[in-house]
Amino acid sequence: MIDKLSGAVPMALSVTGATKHYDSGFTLDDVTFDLPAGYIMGLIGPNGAGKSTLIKLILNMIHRDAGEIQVLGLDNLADEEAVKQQLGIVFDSSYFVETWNVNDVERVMAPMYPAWNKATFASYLAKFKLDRKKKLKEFSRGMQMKLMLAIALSHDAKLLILDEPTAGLDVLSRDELMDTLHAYIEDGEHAVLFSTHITTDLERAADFITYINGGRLYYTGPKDEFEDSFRVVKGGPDELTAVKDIAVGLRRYDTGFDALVRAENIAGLSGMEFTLEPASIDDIIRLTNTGEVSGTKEVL
Ligand SMILES: Nc1ncnc2c1ncn2[C@@H]1O[C@H](COP(=O)(O)OP(=O)(O)OP(=O)(O)O)[C@@H](O)[C@H]1O
Repeated sequence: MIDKLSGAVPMALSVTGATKHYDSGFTLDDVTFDLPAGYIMGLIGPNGAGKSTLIKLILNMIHRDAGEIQVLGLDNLADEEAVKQQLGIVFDSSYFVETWNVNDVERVMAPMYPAWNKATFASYLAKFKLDRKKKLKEFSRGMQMKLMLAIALSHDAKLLILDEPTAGLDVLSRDELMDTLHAYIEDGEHAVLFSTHITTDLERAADFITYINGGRLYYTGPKDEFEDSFRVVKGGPDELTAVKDIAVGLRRYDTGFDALVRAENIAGLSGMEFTLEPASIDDIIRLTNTGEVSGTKEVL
């Protein structure tokens, strides 16, 4: 909802300078981004980039070394209890005792949320075709994810955070999930942050993208601008020299190369015999992770 006095869209999530060092040597380094209410943001990056670490920091599941995180204007540490009421959380696997059935889950979860709505929960169980009496160990991975989603949507959470929710889902369930997320943000008061490796989900659902690479923020902003910022340049081995200096990502083959080039630098290639193609999200992730170009860790 737009603030009528200021005209500003309220922030569902503001992450400023979030930093976490692990003893393993990995550092999530100074990550900053905003997610306005009414939008869906995809959190992307290769394996080990720091996506789950960032989500755990937002949920205050791990101690942060620096930075500030606000959920709907509330500090996620100082106002932790209030923040938890506003958050709906879906992980890639269930965190419940596997001998429980859905009724047991509701009995445990409902008292944790003053805004728990039995009727809403019942309607999601029906929508997702989840049998209340079945033990969770008899649920498939997709059914467990849907149960967590039903819980997350039944206590009036304003910000939904999903860690790889579509990983174990078939194409029908993925579509159903994306439709559910769209319906959830439609009133402009809710927002979704979801991490994924499945870029078709992003193409379909995400308004914004935050791309983390090696623990550092590479891009945050509108999805369309992300793709429009780059082009893929293809050429033969002899043409590589002309492209190398402006490439922000590069993959070589025996027969030539694919280079990722910022759109504003394309003019420098005019008059040469290259193939220029639009860059997809997959192209950008693939080509910024070959380790061939030193500039791949720059923030746009
Ligand atoms: N508790 C921990 N202690 C030490 N290192 C950790 C810990 N948890 C994660 N790491 C390391 O931090 C890095 C980032 O891990 P993280 O799980 O955040 O990545 P991710 O982007 O979610 O990866 P994936 O796509 O594979 O799920 C990895 O190198 C991982 O090994």
